[in-house]
Amino acid sequence: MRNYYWSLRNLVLFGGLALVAIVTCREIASIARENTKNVDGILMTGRDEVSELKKRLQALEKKAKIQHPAVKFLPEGKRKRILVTGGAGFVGSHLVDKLMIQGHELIVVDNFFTGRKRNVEHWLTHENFELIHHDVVEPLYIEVDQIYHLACPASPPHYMFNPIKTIKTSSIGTLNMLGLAKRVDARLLLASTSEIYGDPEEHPQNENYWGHVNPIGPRACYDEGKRVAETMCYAYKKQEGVDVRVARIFNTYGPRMHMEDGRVVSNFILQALQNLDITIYGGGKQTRSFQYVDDLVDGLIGLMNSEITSPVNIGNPDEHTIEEFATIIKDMVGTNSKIVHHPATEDDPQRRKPDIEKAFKGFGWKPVMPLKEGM
Ligand SMILES: O=C(O)[C@H]1O[C@H](OP(=O)(O)OP(=O)(O)OC[C@H]2O[C@@H](n3ccc(=O)[nH]c3=O)[C@H](O)[C@@H]2O)[C@H](O)[C@@H](O)[C@@H]1O
Repeated sequence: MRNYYWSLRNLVLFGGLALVAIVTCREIASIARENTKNVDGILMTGRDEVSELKKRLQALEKKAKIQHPAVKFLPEGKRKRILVTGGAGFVGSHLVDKLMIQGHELIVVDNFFTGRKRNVEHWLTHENFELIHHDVVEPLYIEVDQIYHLACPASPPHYMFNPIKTIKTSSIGTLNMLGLAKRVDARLLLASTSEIYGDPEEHPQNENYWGHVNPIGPRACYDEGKRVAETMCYAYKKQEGVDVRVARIFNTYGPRMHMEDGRVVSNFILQALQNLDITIYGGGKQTRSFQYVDDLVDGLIGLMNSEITSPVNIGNPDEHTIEEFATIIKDMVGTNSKIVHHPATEDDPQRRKPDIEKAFKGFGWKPVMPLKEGM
């Protein structure tokens, strides 16, 4: 009897345990099923979100993708490594555009005093392009085949702003670039200026004219700076055999001129657009000959690749008085601006017109953009 009770008790105990085990297992299985469902759900949502993010990223990438202008492919032997100092400036950036499109590798050096990163931003991610924030008054150690040495403020208010710095840029800067040209056996083109003729007593100005410069006047930091830069080019050529080219650049205008450039073209256009007085400094009978920047760039590249080692004028001989020029701009803009006269600036050259026969005979260059079209 006692055994019978034991067996019954054990049976009830084991049965109960089995029942608890079955219920627990079913519970566990149901929780697991529920969890799997949840994990699947989370995974699905996650996947949707990731693919949504991917789509948005692709759309942003598409939007942000910088479209470089098309560049020509040049084989290794023809592709040059070219340094342009002042390459983020007004003239420099147009030169960079042209050389990049031709298929060369460009290194731009600029201290951004008057240059702007935005002038070359369309090249920043291009494999043939490199931008270096550097001041040419410090030496530079790179490997290049050609150097276009343009670095120097060119607008009178800019170069007079810090005359000592202007002198250092033209003298020490040019010395450094000639040193680099000598070390790596590169050809160097100096961007010189019509200002080396000063207030000329010969007209038009031919390259053989020695000029008429006030060595202690307010413009001297630029005029004499560029004159000594030319002198250094020929000293390096004679003593060290450096291959030099010297371009004497006359008045130039075009896109990317700084709004506060201070030169006559941008001043008059801005004044006319805002119906402000058009300010002629002095009597307005002084003359200038204006060339479009694309013409200048063609001239610089033509000279660099020519065999002419002596200085060459690059300018447009289409000469106008400043008064005529004010009227041309006033009429083109159709403004109500009045033409007013301010005192003349000191040592302002009274006549300027390039003789460009040498460039034409030497490498077939002449400007093609008429003034009204360029404006
Ligand atoms: O445009 C250039 O490429 C040249 O400009 C300047 O030479 P500059 O001829 O004195 O340039 P501007 O300041 O544009 O002056 C031209 C004439 O316009 C006059 N001007 C200028 C500005 C103005 O608001 N009103 C005005 O009558 C000046 O007095 C000057 O007679 C630079 O010094 C040169 O290196 C450079 O090559």
